[in-house]
Amino acid sequence: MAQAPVNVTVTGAAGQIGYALLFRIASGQLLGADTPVRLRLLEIPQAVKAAEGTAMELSDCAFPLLAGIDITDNAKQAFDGANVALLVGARPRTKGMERGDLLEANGGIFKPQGEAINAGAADDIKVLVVGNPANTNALIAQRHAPDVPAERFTAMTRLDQNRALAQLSAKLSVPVTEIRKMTIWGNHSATQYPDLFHAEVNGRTAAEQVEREWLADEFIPTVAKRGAAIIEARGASSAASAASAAVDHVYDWVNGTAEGDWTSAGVVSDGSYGVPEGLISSFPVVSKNGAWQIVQGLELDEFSRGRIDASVRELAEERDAVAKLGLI
Ligand SMILES: NC(=O)c1ccc[n+]([C@@H]2O[C@H](COP(=O)([O-])OP(=O)(O)OC[C@H]3O[C@@H](n4cnc5c(N)ncnc54)[C@H](O)[C@@H]3O)[C@@H](O)[C@H]2O)c1
Ligand SMILES: O=C(O)C[C@H](O)C(=O)O
Repeated sequence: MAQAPVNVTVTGAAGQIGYALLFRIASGQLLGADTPVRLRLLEIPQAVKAAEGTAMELSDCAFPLLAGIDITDNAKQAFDGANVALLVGARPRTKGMERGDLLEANGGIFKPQGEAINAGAADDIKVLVVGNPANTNALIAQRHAPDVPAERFTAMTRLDQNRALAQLSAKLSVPVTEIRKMTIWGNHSATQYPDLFHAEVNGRTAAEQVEREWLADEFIPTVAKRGAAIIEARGASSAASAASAAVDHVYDWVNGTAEGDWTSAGVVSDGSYGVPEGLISSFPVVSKNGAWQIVQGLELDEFSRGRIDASVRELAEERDAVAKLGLI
């Protein structure tokens, strides 16, 4: 019997990430080459027409796996029966802003969306928040979906991980495929900590293979500030690379991470590595049977500890700020 289509809801479907993402989902790259998808596109009323235009193009691709497209400005309809939800719709920052500056502007979007997910999503719903500030927006949505297991809400730090892979691959002149166990810890912000002490290149620790100055003064700031560098260069925030990272995140979540490797994702902390329980923070994770597990038992030296603590402090401040705004 042919497999029933998986319902994939994408918010902000008419935006720039949406445009880069939808065609990859419809082509089978999000879930796998044998899985049909039904797209549910959520937009604000003013952008529904533009989403309809994108849907026309999606139809015109005649993707064999695309079982249908629904477009709505109603969150309840968009998430009804959703198996996978990609929460992209939110305002991007512009030059000179930090992602945290978007808390007030965007936080309000995620409360009703969390409620709508709680009300109608499928039992196996998996949520990835891309809209910034992603970790705290994921926290807001999660807090408003009390009937959904908290671990189904995740925030995207896969783009940071991919950026870290690209920087290290260029530095060591090795293909990205020879790098394993790249971790991003903390917030998807300038305080994030891309960790080379647990990453491996050809089976040896990456940190041993680069100068300490490069690691501290070039690698970490380049990865952490890459979003701002893209905005500076492109005049708009990253879109195709963000869409690609979202595809990577969901693909691994659904299909499992490779044996002997791990990936990074913002997941609800269970207190691991001293990150306060409940915060949505990036950790090294593996996916097994459709569920993320935080990799345990990594030793953290003082350098790593200090950087993780700084990013986690920022997450706690963001949580307190949205609590003050009445969003959680
Ligand atoms: N986590 C990451 O790594 C990462 C990477 C890149 C961008 N982002 C973030 O993703 C978000 C989207 O970026 P973009 O470049 O596509 O922006 P964009 O402005 O091009 O598109 C955003 C879209 O969201 C829609 N939208 C706004 N409010 C909505 C709501 N309540 N429901 C549904 N749709 C809504 C808008 O109408 C617009 O079409 C931004 O917040 C950006 O900062 C995150
Ligand atoms: O940096 C931004 O504001 C957009 C996005 O989060 C990115 O990392 O590219």
